Amino acid sequence: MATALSPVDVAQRLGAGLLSFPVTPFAADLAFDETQYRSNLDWLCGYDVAGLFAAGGTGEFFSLTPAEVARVVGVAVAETNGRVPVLAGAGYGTAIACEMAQAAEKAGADGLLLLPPYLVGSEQDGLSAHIEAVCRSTGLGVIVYNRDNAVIGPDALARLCEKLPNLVGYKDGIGDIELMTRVYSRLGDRLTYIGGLPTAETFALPYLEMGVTTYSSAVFNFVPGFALDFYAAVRRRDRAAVAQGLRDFILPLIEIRNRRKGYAVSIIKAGMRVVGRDSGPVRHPLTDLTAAEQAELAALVARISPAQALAAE
Ligand SMILES: O=C([O-])C(=O)C[C@H](O)[C@@H](O)C(=O)[O-]
Repeated sequence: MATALSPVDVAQRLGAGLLSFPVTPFAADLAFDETQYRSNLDWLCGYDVAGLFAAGGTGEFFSLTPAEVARVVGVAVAETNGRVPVLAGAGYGTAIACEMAQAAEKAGADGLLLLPPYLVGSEQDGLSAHIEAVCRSTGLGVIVYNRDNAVIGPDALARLCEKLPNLVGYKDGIGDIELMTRVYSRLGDRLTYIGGLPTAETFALPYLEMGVTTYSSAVFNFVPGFALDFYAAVRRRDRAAVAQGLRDFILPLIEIRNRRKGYAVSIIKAGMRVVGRDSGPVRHPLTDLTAAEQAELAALVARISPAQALAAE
């Protein structure tokens, strides 16, 4: 977007709307398909979202090289052209994450999503030092993604927030209600909170009650109208509409997603094929849905009707 928005402005803006996590399209030979990516982003920019996270988890960050991440982010900045703030994935070890942060800043991103360090578990002081180094390497706002091997607790997070003004967000992919409650009680409005469990719609309404005002919607990739209607229902605390969206679409989708490891991402790429936006296969070690599973997904999408799936433009 390359605006003069401060890290805090970006974070506040993110907290006030739904967040898009676009898939990264690949050609049959698994090379990045820039043309399809641009087309997808241009289409999604017609919908009202608060931020677009290029090369996030759904964007197969883990299978991209650092050079590819920089390219994907640069393309996202160019294609969105100020229509929506662009946040970039960064991660792996501290040195690589700092390089990625700097590359994203150079590419014109508006902020960063710091994914967990590669593979190792860590104690709070080590994880804090990692987060601090990344924050200090960039002027961009940083959202820390708590997930798997990287869980920063309220005490360490509070210490980091005191010294790092550009630590602006906390994305939760853990689903520990006590932890989330402790973090929000401790830090309140100091941070923007993002729900980031797989298929985040599932948890959106209860999370709202814990101070988590937004979430990363992977299904927004292929049913953007449904995703925005669902988000609006969550924000107005319309329990009946949320329950219907869960019953009609999200919970049956999760049933397919749960069949094989890695399907949280694969099912989104299958969804792209269903709506005529084929964004290619997933990269290994992920595997694509079978033809039969994709047909099940297509039936689900048909059930919420094209109007409901794609409306709200
Ligand atoms: O980095 C990411 O792609 C995610 O945060 C994961 C998804 O967007 C997740 O929230 C989901 O599946 O809805």
